[in-house]
Amino acid sequence: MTSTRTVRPVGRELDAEVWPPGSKSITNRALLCAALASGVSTLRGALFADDTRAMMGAVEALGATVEPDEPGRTVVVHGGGRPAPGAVVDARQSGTTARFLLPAAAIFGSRTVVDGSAQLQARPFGPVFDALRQAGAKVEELGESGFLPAAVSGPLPGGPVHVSGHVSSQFLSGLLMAGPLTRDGLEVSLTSELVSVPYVEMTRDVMAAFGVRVDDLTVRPATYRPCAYDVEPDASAASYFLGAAAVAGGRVTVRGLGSDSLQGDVRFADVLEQMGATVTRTADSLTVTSSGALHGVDVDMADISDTAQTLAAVAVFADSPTRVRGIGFIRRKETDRIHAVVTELRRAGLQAVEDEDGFTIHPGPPRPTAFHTYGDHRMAMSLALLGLRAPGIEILDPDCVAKTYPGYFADLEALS
Ligand SMILES: O=C(O)C1=C[C@@H](OP(=O)(O)O)[C@@H](O)[C@H](O)C1
Ligand SMILES: C=C(OP(=O)(O)O)C(=O)O
Repeated sequence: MTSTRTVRPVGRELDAEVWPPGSKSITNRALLCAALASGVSTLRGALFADDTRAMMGAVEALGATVEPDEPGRTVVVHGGGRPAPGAVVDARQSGTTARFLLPAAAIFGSRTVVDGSAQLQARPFGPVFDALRQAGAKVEELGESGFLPAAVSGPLPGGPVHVSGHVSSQFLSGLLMAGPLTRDGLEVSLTSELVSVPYVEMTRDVMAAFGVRVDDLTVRPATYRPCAYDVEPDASAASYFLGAAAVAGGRVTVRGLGSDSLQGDVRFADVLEQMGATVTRTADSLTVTSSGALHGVDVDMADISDTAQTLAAVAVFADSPTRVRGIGFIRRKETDRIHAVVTELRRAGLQAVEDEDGFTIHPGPPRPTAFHTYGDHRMAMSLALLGLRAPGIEILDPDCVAKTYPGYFADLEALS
């Protein structure tokens, strides 16, 4: 039988402070840069979840030694090793792990196989395969063309490469991180408009912390320097708690995420502000205060698409419809997120419309519903917000949150 989790409405206004777990995206970049640096790096405040365990395993396959200390939220990485012949990487469900690992594995002279869960095998990889071939690597597509599993063999001479930007920014980030260790460096050009732009900025920032500079989209041959790195709390995870203040009313402060965060998803707070919530930003915190009275918005979320489902949940309680645009590419994430969120809100009796590049949510009272989650952690975490205000909300397969936030439901309950 599928497990379920019931979310109980909060009986009064929220007044809470949270420190979400470390950023998945920063943890996975820092793990890879640390593995490519000769010497010992320490990541403090790292995320411990399925996606980052996948990256820890992946960098071990590349020859790094990883010492995780989960209670201390610290990972020590001994970098600078080489993959053993016949190395195999299991990226599990993690897009970042697989898409960052393929270029990194191609640096070395040996053959590395990269595979993942059935869910990851259904997601696109063609752009990184093409780019790696342009840079001189051998790529074997071991399953369906354009998908995992694949084997890469280097070394990687580098030079000019073209890659698309409209499917995922992760292809570009992966190439940039491998760039310094290619023979000639990499000069990347985009063949289509880039989505999820702030993640590429984040890539540059993490690379810079490990001593490597990216000029525009060009990386010259260079060496990564080991370092002590402090990982920020996860801004996508924070969106659920900020959304909770908007839905239930009251105040929620997220600590550790400030105005100069590396993560674009902190801008989810701007959307809540547009809806009528009050947002207070300091150097190391974000606070949302709301009376629960919200207005619908029309927003392009191409830069912050991991928070689109959070907004869909919040939009249910506004006084006018919300239209989200610019996110057609989220149909190729853990599930078709546009279709999934619209299907589930309709299951709750709400009017929700699927558009090619987004969705429109009409507000209304959700009826008691057991929500399907499609193996997508963000479906589970977002739809749970409805239960903070509406009775009878259940989340099916709640454990799918383990991909990025194993303790999510405990932290959500602790809000009230
Ligand atoms: O680079 C990253 O860390 C990520 C980039 C985004 O993916 P896309 O670039 O595929 O949109 C985001 O959705 C994902 O959760 C993490
Ligand atoms: C899309 C996501 O992850 P990834 O692409 O890294 O699997 C996500 O965390 O929402």
